[in-house]
Amino acid sequence: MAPTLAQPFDDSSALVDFVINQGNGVKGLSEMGLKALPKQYIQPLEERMCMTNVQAQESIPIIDMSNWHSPEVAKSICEAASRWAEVKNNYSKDHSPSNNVRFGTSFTPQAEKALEWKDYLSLFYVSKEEAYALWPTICREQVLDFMEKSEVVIKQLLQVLMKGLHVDEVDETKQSLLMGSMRTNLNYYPICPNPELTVGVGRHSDISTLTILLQDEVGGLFVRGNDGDNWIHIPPIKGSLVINVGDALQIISNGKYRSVEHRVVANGSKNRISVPIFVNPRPGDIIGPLSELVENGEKPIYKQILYSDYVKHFFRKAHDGKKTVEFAEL
Ligand SMILES: O=C(O)CCC(=O)C(=O)O
Ligand SMILES: [Fe+2]
Repeated sequence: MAPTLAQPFDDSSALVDFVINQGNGVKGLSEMGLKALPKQYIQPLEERMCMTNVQAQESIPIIDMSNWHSPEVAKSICEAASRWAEVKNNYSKDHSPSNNVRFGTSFTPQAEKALEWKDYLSLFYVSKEEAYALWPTICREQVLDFMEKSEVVIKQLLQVLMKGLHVDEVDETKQSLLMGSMRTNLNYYPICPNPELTVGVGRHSDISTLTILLQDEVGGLFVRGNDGDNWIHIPPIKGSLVINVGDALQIISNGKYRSVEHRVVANGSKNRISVPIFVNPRPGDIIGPLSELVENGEKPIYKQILYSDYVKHFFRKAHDGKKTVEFAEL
């Protein structure tokens, strides 16, 4: 039987008001010491993680990128990620002075049947100048440092991936298309009562070209295995980053590279922090299969679309696995 409704929020609008409007997030709920998960977070059975579908033997490739020295960056970014909570109320949807900085909770609460157990601060980046003008000082330096250090890896990865498509030169236009803007999220998953009834993040693929993700030592991220039915845990490895292919790269590569479906479970005993950098085209870019591929006689399977339209489509609906990319199909 589902647990009974947590007492302070038997009225749904009171919960929405506390978590979303007042900006307390799930952190606020968690710190109240609730004994049971509020019903708004109870996910339908098919969206909860079923441990019988976890492939214990399977793991993802681990690549040694020896010249990336990260332990200190990792430590300071995780610390910054835990401190942003102090300033979050200034950056909720109604209060944020700029669209570049947004505090939020769940994913798209207005479109979701069940909420997700996650708070985040999201920082949009096109230039250092803009970041200095708009980002909160409490985590600005650490996030910029993390992004700057990651940029080396991002450029290398994109270069190799383009070579794999027989695109040998990544000129400025191409580089801007692949990594012209970035978004760094500071994700916080507080301790959850009844974690098995909800999710940290529901099944989705990212809409980036690549996502570079730093996670703390708690764990809980799963990716869908190649057989389609099973989920593989991505164990935290000290000094490592998780790299995901996102939908934009799937579209640009005309389906050669495939975005990875992933999800995060909630945790009943530990708070978790993760820091993804979503490497994106710019909102005003038109994305579609690269002209080099089409000129080689390949049939395009995706249309040319405005990246900001793709982003809007993603955020208009609840998480729904790999469905988002169908929006770009021809
Ligand atoms: O927390 C994680 O490990 C992943 C988060 C995620 O998938 C996202 O923010 O898109
Ligand atoms: Fe993601």
